[in-house]
Amino acid sequence: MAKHVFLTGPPGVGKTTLIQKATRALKSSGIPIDGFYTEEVREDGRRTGFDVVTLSGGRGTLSKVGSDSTIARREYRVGQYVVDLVSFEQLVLPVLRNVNLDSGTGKKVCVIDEIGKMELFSQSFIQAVRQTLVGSGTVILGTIPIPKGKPLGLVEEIRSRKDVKVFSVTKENRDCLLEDIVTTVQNCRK
Ligand SMILES: Nc1ncnc2c1ncn2[C@@H]1O[C@H](COP(=O)(O)OP(=O)(O)OP(=O)(O)O)[C@@H](O)[C@H]1O
Repeated sequence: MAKHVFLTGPPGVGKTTLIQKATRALKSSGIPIDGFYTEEVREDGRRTGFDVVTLSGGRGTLSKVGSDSTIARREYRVGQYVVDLVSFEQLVLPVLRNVNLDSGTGKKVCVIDEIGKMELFSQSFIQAVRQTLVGSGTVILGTIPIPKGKPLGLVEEIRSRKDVKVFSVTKENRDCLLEDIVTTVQNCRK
């Protein structure tokens, strides 16, 4: 029996869009849901970084292109992007902490979009996700990248868990998966 649901698939295939649709459907059926999405930031048509956006409307930087002097830890780099761990953790860790608090309303759903290279620089994030995975009060609805290059520890762990249902999103199936995803999340709460 699945306890958590993850979507995987190539970049740009529509994982975030599907998670947003599922979030709306789950919310409208009264299910408590929180978490965050990762969103591209574009300036003059060019991608300049990624923001994290919480379901409750908070926004912070995940990464920015180049060598922004306001980002102290230069070593956290993925390609041309420098990860702002301070900003990421400030926004995301309280959300994960809060979602794991028992509010007596039954299992909550926590959107974690995504668990990728950039996010995995944060040991506190890894710890918080692990805690949520093994805990019994929260269902994760998350995204993980398809395996490529060096294995990403936590992502491999998630894939190998027996209590995780992974949906592989493709251009061909992305318009047919919503109902199945929503039903699986609802069943995870039982
Ligand atoms: N079902 C769909 N039909 C048409 N366009 C779609 C569909 N789903 C997503 N898109 C478009 O594809 C683009 C990428 O979508 P989205 O951000 O959801 O993908 P993603 O898999 O989350 O990407 P990334 O891996 O970069 O986070 C967006 O412009 C979105 O509007």
